[in-house]
Amino acid sequence: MIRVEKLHKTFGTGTRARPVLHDVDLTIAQGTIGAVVGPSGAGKSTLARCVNLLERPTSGRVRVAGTDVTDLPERELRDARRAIGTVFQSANLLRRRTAAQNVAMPLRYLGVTAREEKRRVAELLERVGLADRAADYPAQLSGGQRQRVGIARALALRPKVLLSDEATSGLDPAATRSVLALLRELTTDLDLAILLITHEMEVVREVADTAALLREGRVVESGPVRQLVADPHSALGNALLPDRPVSRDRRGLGTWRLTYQGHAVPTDWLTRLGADHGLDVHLLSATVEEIAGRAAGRATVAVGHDRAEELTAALGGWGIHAEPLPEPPSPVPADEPAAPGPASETTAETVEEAVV
Ligand SMILES: Nc1ncnc2c1ncn2[C@@H]1O[C@H](COP(=O)(O)OP(=O)(O)OP(=O)(O)O)[C@@H](O)[C@H]1O
Repeated sequence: MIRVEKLHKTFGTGTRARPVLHDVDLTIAQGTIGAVVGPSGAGKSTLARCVNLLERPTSGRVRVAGTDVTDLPERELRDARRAIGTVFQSANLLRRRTAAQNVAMPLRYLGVTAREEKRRVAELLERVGLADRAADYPAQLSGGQRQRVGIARALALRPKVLLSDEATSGLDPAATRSVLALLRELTTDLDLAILLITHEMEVVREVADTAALLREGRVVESGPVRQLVADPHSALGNALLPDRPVSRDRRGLGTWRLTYQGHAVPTDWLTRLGADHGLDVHLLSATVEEIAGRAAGRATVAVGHDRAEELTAALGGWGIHAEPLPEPPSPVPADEPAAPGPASETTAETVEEAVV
């Protein structure tokens, strides 16, 4: 388990003091992946560095795999670091060493026998699907393969916790998917707790169990990804499952934002609204994704004001949450400046920009 409690981190002192993390709480259980997202400069890497003990917190506590590592003396810190594997954006492999030699590096420091080292390296490369590339140098591997070697190296000391700092940034979509699938598999098979730092919402959607949004050094939102996407008011949920309604003249119609998550919702709900309930539904936007093994959806629809009750009753019966959206401002003559829309009509774009 990774447990961060009331973590504060300030760089520098006196007039040069620069507070970067404020009162951060975060828990990632064994066998789960917890993502931390946020805009550039929010403090994500600093948080990761406090967890892998490269930075000392100014105050607060950090527990890793059952050990309170906050105040460990330097010598014990080295042992504690072994329980934490780290994977970076560019894998940081040594160019002049083969894949096998790179994976063997951490074992060298432990002084394991040559035979044991060979056995363990072969096992690790097999684990990440690169048994046949042991003798290749990093330049002979693809970005995704290099990242797999980095993961194998991070696992060499059998850590209980893995930190992944933008490990899939710069990889193409197929390589990203395969690295994420590997992380998912490792989480379950090795019962790891993974702290995943990323600015990519697809990555969170694809693999994370929980997510926390860090903004200016504070966790402003956090929770299970499943719950976040089902919450119509969650900025993180909106960024994970963006819903961008097309702008249409909707006079005479009420506009509704729909949110759902789970098996109970029939995939043909829109057809059924028409066929079974006789509702004339205008679909203004819809996003459906599989999140945590279940369908999650967001949609914006418009129906006649007089049919609002039937709409919400039908949707409610399937477990779809429906919330009315404010009326769009009435059309203004061309020579008058348009009034700004209501504050609550934040678009998915503005939310996503604010999040990542
Ligand atoms: N050693 C340091 N000394 C002083 N300030 C630092 C130090 N390390 C980081 N910072 C500052 O802390 C803030 C957070 O940086 P951090 O790298 O943690 O952000 P981030 O969310 O990971 O950003 P990015 O997504 O761009 O990598 C930044 O303003 C940065 O300048």
